[in-house]
Amino acid sequence: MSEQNASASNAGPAGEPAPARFRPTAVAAVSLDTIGDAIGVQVPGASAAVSVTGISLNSRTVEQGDLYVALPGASRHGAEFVSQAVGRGAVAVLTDHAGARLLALSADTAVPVLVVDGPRNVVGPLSAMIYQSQPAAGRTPRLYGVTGTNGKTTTTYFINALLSALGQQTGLIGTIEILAGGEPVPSLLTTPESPDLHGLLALMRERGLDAASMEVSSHAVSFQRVDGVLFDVAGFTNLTQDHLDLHGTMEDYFATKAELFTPGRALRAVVTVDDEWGRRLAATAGIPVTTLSMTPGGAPTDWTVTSTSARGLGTGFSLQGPDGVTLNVHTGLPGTFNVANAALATVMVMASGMDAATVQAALDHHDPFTVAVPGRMQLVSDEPAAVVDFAHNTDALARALEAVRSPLPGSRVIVVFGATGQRDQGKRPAMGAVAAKMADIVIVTDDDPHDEDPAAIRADVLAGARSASEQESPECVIEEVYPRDAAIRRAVELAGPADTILVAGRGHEVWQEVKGVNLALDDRVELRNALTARGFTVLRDDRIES
Ligand SMILES: CC(=O)N[C@H]1[C@@H](OP(=O)(O)OP(=O)(O)OC[C@H]2O[C@@H](n3ccc(=O)[nH]c3=O)[C@H](O)[C@@H]2O)O[C@H](CO)[C@@H](O)[C@@H]1O[C@H](C)C(=O)N[C@@H](C)C(=O)N[C@H](CCC(=O)O)C(=O)O
Ligand SMILES: Nc1ncnc2c1ncn2[C@@H]1O[C@H](COP(=O)(O)OP(=O)(O)OP(=O)(O)O)[C@@H](O)[C@H]1O
Repeated sequence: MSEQNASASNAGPAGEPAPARFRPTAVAAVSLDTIGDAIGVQVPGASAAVSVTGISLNSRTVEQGDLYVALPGASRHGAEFVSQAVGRGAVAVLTDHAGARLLALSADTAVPVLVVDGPRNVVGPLSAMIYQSQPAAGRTPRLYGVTGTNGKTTTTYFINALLSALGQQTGLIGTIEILAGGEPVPSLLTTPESPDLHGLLALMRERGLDAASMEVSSHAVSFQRVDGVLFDVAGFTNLTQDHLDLHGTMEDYFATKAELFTPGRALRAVVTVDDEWGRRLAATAGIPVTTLSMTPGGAPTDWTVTSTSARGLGTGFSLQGPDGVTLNVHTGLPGTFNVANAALATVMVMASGMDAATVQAALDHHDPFTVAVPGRMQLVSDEPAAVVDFAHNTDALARALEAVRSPLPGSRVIVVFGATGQRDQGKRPAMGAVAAKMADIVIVTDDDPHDEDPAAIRADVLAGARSASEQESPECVIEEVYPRDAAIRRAVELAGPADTILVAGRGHEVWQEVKGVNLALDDRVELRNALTARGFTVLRDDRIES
């Protein structure tokens, strides 16, 4: 899998993807003078009346009438792209002092240049002002933001499905795709940059959407992508070790996430308090908090999951809330973590002011949490149960294997997976070991080898699997099959109707990167084709549309 960078997974074979256009069709012009006032910069008289009708921090998405924000980057400065931006129609530039120096070195810039100390600090509020994305009067769509290490994508899809079941027109913003009332558009980032985000919210409002659910990554908070955005409800899933390359420590990672739960960013919060970080967040958030727990009998919470019972691969459960309210909820997606995701989605929707009877009716009539979330415990067939999941590290693989284990006697688990090249090598044998301990048949194949030798990666995974099998699970069958489509066909060839096949690691991804070349490969398509070829019945690809 292409670790944390959605752009790679959604890029086509030609490499860097073209950014999508997310803007309202009607934007009232704002004068450069007004923009200068808003950011405390004096605009020279001759430029004061320049009309701005859009904003972009990417020269490749600039349109006629835009303010181009030239930001410093990790490897280059946006000022290097000013001539391209002006060529595409930018009417003014906003940059920092380093950018201004770069521009002074080049030929005269043909448009006015505004200079501030930290342009990232103002780009969010400016985007909100230019696109009027969330005006005080008539602020729609209602916005649900989900953050946390795991479960963001699934929870946003669950919220989307429940709101649709409630008859609302909905939008969605996250790792996989953006739904804004038109055709789904593949995402480049989990959380878009603020000009795109505000443009998108304004577009959703223009198209009359009632509500939208959105993933908020910690990168988004750090890079100020959600500045100037007000969430009606912010939700927290959990916090485990991740992204320490950006944050350095768990404390910093937590503090970044916690920023979302402050006045001016969200009106109210729903916090899952099953880990220490959630409990701290609930205790310190500066906005009203509703708490939620999966563990009855712990410290009192506003909502608690009780009476879980397995229903096929999914789970039915009760959600007990304040004033004696009980909701009966079901998710068809395997795994106790999907109970947590379904509970959080339900409580976030309740927190936005829905009444319990209406929500219960939508749950009963539409079973919204059985929606196919692309590549997240996505069921491709029932008999055998065939599941594609994004689990791409040891812990996630263990949870996924636990989730798909059927209680039926004689039912076997067949897992197909590999490890990514040029990433954490230590996890390869560990993933192999977990698979050998928890599955009956382990088929080791390729993931994204990148520039590494795929055979060497497989050897690392196989070594872990064989060693664990020798010590703890001698009955486990281990095979090495490649390429990946052949491995998936092999799993289907071995499966009987009572077995479960788990294809793990790549989820919704549709390109496999091998030595700089992106090869088309979608686990769901390969699995579906292999099952059909053997005469098994596959499920409909039940995607949600806005
Ligand atoms: C670490 C990080 O987040 N980097 C983001 C940041 O890059 P950067 O500051 O280094 O920018 P740069 O590429 O040096 O370019 C400098 C400036 O020139 C501009 N430019 C550049 C080229 C050009 O042709 N024209 C142009 O205008 C760029 O827009 C930028 O403003 O600004 C860029 C412009 O928006 C982002 O594309 C880039 O995200 C990269 C692609 C990325 O992979 N980000 C990941 C880590 C990320 O944000 N992931 C989280 C999810 C994490 C998770 O939970 O798994 C996410 O929300 O997606
Ligand atoms: N609440 C949860 N707790 C722990 N693991 C989860 C949870 N929900 C999903 N998972 C596991 O994590 C994987 C990623 O889930 P999901 O995409 O919903 O989370 P995410 O926060 O959006 O992660 P990512 O940013 O990696 O996409 C799933 O494939 C599943 O294996």
